[in-house]
Amino acid sequence: MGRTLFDKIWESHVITERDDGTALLFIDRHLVHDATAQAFDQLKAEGKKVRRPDLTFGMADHYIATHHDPERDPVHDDMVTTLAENARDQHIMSFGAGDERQGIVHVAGPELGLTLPGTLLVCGDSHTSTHGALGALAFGIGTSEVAHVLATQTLWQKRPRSMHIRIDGELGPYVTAKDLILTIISTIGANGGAGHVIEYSGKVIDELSIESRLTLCNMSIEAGARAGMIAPDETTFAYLKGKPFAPQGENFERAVSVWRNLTSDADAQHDAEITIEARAIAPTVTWGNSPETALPVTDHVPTLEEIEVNKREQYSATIEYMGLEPGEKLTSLVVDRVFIGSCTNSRLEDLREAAKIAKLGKAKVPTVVVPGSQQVRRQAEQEGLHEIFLQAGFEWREPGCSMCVAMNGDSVPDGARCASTSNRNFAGRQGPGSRTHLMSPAMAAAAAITGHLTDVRELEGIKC
Ligand SMILES: CC(C)[C@H](C(=O)O)[C@@H](O)C(=O)O
Ligand code: SF4
Repeated sequence: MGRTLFDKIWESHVITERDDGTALLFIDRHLVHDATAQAFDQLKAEGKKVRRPDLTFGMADHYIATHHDPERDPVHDDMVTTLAENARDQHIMSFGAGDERQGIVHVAGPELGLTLPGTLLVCGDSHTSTHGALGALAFGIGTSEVAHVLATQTLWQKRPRSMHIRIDGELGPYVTAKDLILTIISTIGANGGAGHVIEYSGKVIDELSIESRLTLCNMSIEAGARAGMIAPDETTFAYLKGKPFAPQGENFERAVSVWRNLTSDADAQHDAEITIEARAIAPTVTWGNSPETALPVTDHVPTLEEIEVNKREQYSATIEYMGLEPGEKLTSLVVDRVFIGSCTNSRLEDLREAAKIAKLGKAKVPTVVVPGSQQVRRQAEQEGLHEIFLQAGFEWREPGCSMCVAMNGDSVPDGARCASTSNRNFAGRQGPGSRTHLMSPAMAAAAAITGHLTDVRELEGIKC
């Protein structure tokens, strides 16, 4: 029987297996960020050294400042400094404050070529699933696992099952990878991918840019999946060519000839098969405190009767927390803040989409744009995108996780409603009492200039 893409990468990394099927895997790349300090403490406490500093890379993102804030808690800078110190002590290459390669680990990693097809990549961060967009097997691990990988460059894992999601048709105007993944999550549920690695394929995927594929794989974890992945193709190879940490020259051509075999065989069997029709997807927003509460923006806040019976218990708490009226139109929701950023949607393509909309008006509410990396920031500035944002009254910041998780102090005030391009809308995610609605960059920019959730396709001056 044929093998899936996942089978091929998994099997080529197994060092040994226990009787219960748990495997010891070799890790090709280990990315660590500034919220991983405890793992280094654990390593030190055990008197160990990083086993393969050459395969370990540090990135300051969660705690890094995105602007000058006189009230900023110095503890945040300490976290950034601690990563730099741990990296220096352990001889790890690390991209910290002031480094032109710094960025959110899931944005800067791929753009530096640290993520390569066929590799097994881990990071102490749930959104490591992002890197699967380049045909890698990539998943998030916990703190003690980070310490294990630091010490041994290996990891014990139970073999996940495989799920295949085929996306047929094509995406309509202003329907993006973000709308697609939100729709997938609302279709299969926030637990629908549990215990599985999802492989995405189909015409829509073939036509997606790498940036959009990164967005799609990024949120696989919000469907409960262990990882998301896409078989590498010509788009992938073109993206990787010339990246600083990718193979160079003849080695690149040799690598591509190996990478071409990284597809699921025609007769490979997945444990689950799902098909999604892209034509039916509209620009999508979430209304509740789980990404699975995604609906077309043309829809309304569900009434209790419209909620699945097993999810009704949570419903009134969510409605209260989010300050919603059952049945009200989603486009009537007035926003107080807009955040364009995060490892889901802070790449150049995302900023270009947001800028197209920003050109059409002026921000009605405080709007922050946080590029995903220094490289994205530089490219955006070369194209003049920052000027478009500034003219529209949006703030233009330095790269980092920022308001996605509010760990660096950038937060949404208590009770404020935020249109956000990030990936999690949990209660308190963007700050205590914050109310998050997830959406694409163009949709967030549309909310910024109208002051309420808006169907970007209906904005004046838009051609669909
Ligand atoms: C802080 C970090 C460990 C966390 C994660 O694992 O994802 C964060 O990045 C998040 O998005 O919630
Ligand atoms: S941008 Fe948000 S989701 Fe991504 S790694 Fe940072 S905190 Fe996590």
